[in-house]
Amino acid sequence: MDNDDVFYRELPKVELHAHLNGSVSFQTIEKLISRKPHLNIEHSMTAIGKGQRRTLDECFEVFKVIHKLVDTEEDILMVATDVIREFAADGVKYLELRSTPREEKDTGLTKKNYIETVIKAIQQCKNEGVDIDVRFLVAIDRRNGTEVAMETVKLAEEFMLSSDGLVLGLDLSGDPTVGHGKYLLPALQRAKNCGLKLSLHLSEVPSQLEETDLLLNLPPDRIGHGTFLHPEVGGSQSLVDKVVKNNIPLELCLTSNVKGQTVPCYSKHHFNYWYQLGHPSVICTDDKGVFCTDLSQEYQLAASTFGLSHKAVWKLSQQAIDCIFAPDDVKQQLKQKWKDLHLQVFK
Ligand SMILES: CC(C)=CCNc1ncnc2c1ncn2[C@@H]1O[C@H](COP(=O)(O)O)[C@@H](O)[C@H]1O
Ligand SMILES: [Zn+2]
Repeated sequence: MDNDDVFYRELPKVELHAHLNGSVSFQTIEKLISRKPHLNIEHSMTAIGKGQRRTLDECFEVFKVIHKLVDTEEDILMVATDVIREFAADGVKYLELRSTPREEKDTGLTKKNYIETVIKAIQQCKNEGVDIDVRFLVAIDRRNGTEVAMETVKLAEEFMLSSDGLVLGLDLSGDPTVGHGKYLLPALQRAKNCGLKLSLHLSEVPSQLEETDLLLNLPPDRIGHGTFLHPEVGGSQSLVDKVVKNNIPLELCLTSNVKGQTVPCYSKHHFNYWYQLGHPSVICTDDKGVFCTDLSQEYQLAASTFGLSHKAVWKLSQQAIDCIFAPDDVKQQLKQKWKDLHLQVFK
């Protein structure tokens, strides 16, 4: 590692947009494959390597393969503890992990077990003293429609009340070309009313203007991607105005968007648009396993592409603290941590 690599690794970081099953590392995939050799899955089917690009459809096929490998409580526990330890090793001090609770008839896995197991993994890492504060967002896969969305919200509500602050909110994700947000509005509204925080994938593809406009009225607490919000890429000034007026932070995932081809290259990433506006934008990984990246690398890419100094990068990671869903006392603790680490990082 050269000095620059060391800076990014040591930089304390906040990760707010990480899908559990998209974050599974090469090493963990190998362990899963050896548990299930009969599936004949090769590692090339679960990750998109350096320089490779895929269509969105192909990317979503990858998740199906990973879901086959991760279908028992035991798998989820291993995957979640590994992912948490890896983020910690990468210098992430606060992580909001998101995942879609799945029922697997063959193994007896229920959605409730699924969430319980992720919580168990978080607690296990805490007990081991892993230096990271982890929270959980329950995800709705948009393809599953109204009823499943409502059922998911009710589950998330239960866990919000019983998980000692570990379950904080809800994510809306899944293939953006499938389904329409209008059918999910009642569930999202209910979630909001009961105090669950909302992070919604919005405008990930160009055809979602109407849906985005509708869902922005909630308003969500954070936006995932927002790739096609601004007028220069076919969005509109009124969408931008809504985001700015409500001060809704964006979660931006450079490599994910480039490899998924919703953004043509790093230098055309919408990070620049929002950064120039001074709008709260948080660099995230999305799916560090699938896209073969980590958060240090994403910060480094943003900095080298858009000419950010180390000081500016520090400010960016520090400002992410204000965008977390955990309460104010956690924000204060993190800000203290950043202060304590400043000297070490800028030695
Ligand atoms: C295809 C592509 C470029 C991916 C990046 N953009 C994404 N957009 C929408 N939903 C996503 C994305 N990445 C992961 N997800 C969601 O996260 C799931 C995998 O994590 P999990 O099983 O929820 O733990 C996927 O099935 C999908 O529902
Ligand atoms: Zn995502």
